[in-house]
Amino acid sequence: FDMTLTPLVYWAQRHEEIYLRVELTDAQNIDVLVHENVLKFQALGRGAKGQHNYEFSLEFLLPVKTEVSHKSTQRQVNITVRKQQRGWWERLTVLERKPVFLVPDFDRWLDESDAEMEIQEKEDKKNRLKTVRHTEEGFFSLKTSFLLVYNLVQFLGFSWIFVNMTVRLFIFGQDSLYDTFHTISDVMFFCQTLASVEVLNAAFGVVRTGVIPTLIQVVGRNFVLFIIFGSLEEMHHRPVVFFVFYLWSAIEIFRYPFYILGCFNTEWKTLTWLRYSVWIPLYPLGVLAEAVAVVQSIPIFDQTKLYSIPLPKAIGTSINFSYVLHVYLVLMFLGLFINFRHLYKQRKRRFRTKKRKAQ
Ligand SMILES: CCCCCCCCCCCCC[C@@H](O)CC(=O)SCCNC(=O)CCNC(=O)[C@H](O)C(C)(C)COP(=O)(O)OP(=O)(O)OC[C@H]1O[C@@H](n2cnc3c(N)ncnc32)[C@H](O)[C@@H]1OP(=O)(O)O
Repeated sequence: FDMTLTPLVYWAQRHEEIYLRVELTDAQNIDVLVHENVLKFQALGRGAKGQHNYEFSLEFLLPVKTEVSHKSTQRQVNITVRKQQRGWWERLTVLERKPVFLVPDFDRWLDESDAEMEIQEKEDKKNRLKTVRHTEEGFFSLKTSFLLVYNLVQFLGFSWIFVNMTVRLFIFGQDSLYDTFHTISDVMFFCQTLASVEVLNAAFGVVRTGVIPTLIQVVGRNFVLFIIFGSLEEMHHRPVVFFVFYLWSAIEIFRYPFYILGCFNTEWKTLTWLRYSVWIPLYPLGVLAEAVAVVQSIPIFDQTKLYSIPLPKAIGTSINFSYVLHVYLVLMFLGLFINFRHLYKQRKRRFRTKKRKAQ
């Protein structure tokens, strides 16, 4: 026969809610209803008297909302009832005498002032989270604006260089190879000096890239630009300047617009492909052109003794800068190897993620 029993019910309150915990294991067919401030509960489960139908009802001290939420776990049924008006109740039920099956839930029990403190803490936590979010948003928009301006300036600079050199090549033919330095160097000095920012960006984590590849790139180019071309007038009219500048700018007219789109979280597939593919022929050619410039400059440094370190008279000679250049030539190919590997990894990472996203 089917006997209905009363389960053990634990309770606790907050200013806005009542929590009831019904001690029933594996409860099924749970029915919880609130009507005119009376909660009626019914379920089949394992309680103090074994597997049975259990039920109880409670008439609350003050008005409550009719929507009631409950959640059953393997060990109990948790019920939350919302008070009609925010406040602290002196007891749970209308009847002064507490029902025997109802006991305080000391796991959740708080007195009024502790409950106030709990609200305050929740409020503080919410405010702290809001402040952190605002600070982060501010930082990110500042970072994006900075990168946007930087990439835009570099894109304009290198585009000007590339277009100017191409137009001059078409108009003046071979002759244009001999005066590249005079027509282009100011803008190239500006762009390459500004490119030092990229080392700082990598070092301070502004962009997700390694410091060493960026340092090799920036130091490598600036060495050729400032030391080899900048300080030797004899190099200014050599065609090698054209090849070095043309190869440098040919990659940057794809790289910087790719970063600009990245600032808007967008991409254009063709541009992404060009950014991660054009370096494959350009990088070795660029290093080769730079190496030719260094080799051409060696006899000039030897002749002019520029940057040579004089030794004491007893030894009677000086250390020529060309020794440094010989070491630099070796470093160049080491740098080429490191950066080629880095760019290959970046390419693989980019296309692998893209493929995965597309699946
Ligand atoms: C220790 C010093 C020793 C010095 C020894 C000297 C040795 C000399 C060696 C000489 C070798 C240099 C030769 C060179 O000058 C020749 C040429 O340049 S020839 C022309 C061809 N060149 C190229 O193709 C290279 C172009 N340069 C580059 O690609 C970069 O400078 C490089 C550092 C090499 C690689 O770039 P990076 O690591 O940044 O790769 P990613 O573009 O994939 O970027 C990674 C993520 O960061 C985001 N990012 C990077 N920069 C920006 C930015 N400015 N704005 C916004 N976002 C940026 C990018 O979007 C990627 O993000 P995500 O992963 O989320 O997509």
